[in-house]
Amino acid sequence: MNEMLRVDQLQKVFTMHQTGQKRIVGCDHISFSVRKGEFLGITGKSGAGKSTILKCLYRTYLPTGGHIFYASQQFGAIDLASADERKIIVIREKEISYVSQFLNIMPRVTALEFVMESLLELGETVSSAKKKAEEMLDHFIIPEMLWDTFPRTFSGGEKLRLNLARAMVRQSKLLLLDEPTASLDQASKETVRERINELKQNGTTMIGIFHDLDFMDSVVDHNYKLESGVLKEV
Ligand SMILES: Nc1ncnc2c1ncn2[C@@H]1O[C@H](COP(=O)(O)OP(=O)(O)OP(=O)(O)O)[C@@H](O)[C@H]1O
Repeated sequence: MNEMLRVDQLQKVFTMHQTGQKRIVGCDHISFSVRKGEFLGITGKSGAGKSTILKCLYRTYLPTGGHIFYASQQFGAIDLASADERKIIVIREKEISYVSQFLNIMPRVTALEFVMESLLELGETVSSAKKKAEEMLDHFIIPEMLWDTFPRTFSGGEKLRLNLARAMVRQSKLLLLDEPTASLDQASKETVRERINELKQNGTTMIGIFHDLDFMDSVVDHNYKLESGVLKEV
């Protein structure tokens, strides 16, 4: 079967302590599975809970219910919903990458260093990491004059492309993409599509959230829609 990930009755409820313990349901009763090398796309209205699902998989959010069974290379079968934080940190360093729409800016880290870090974490040499990072920045059309500058001042599209370069420069086991084409022009979208196809050919499993349905249809194997809290294959 070669199952990479199986999500079973995932739930995330936010408790708002400032407003009398008010509860907001991010997602509930979410179940699906993905096989190795497959790309699963998720669409749905704004606020439906798509990013919450992805953040639970990456454990930015700690789920309040359910299981996320993941076939880890380091640890074997593991439930990401309850795994201890140290294992999650290792899995993030070595196996699972996440592209958000927003750049997590590190002070005094240049664009080139930001992408190189992703490879250095995997144990690559500095010279090999530098070469691959430069190729990836070039692939995502980030002008060379920006490579040694700090990304704080980058445009929205440049920040997203830099995030993509950092996550896609490595061959992750699982790649999570939160609207990877938002704010990108057609030429940049093409570079994302090319890299997705390369990663897929080499066995990376992917889960992506999309508002751009044409783009999604061109890259995914399965298309799920999150509607009224229910996730269904289309
Ligand atoms: N950290 C949080 N604290 C409280 N509520 C949250 C938090 N994160 C998300 N929510 C709520 O959970 C619900 C789902 O949000 P989520 O961001 O997952 O939606 P989405 O489908 O990704 O939307 P969009 O397409 O606009 O990005 C929303 O009602 C949102 O307000």
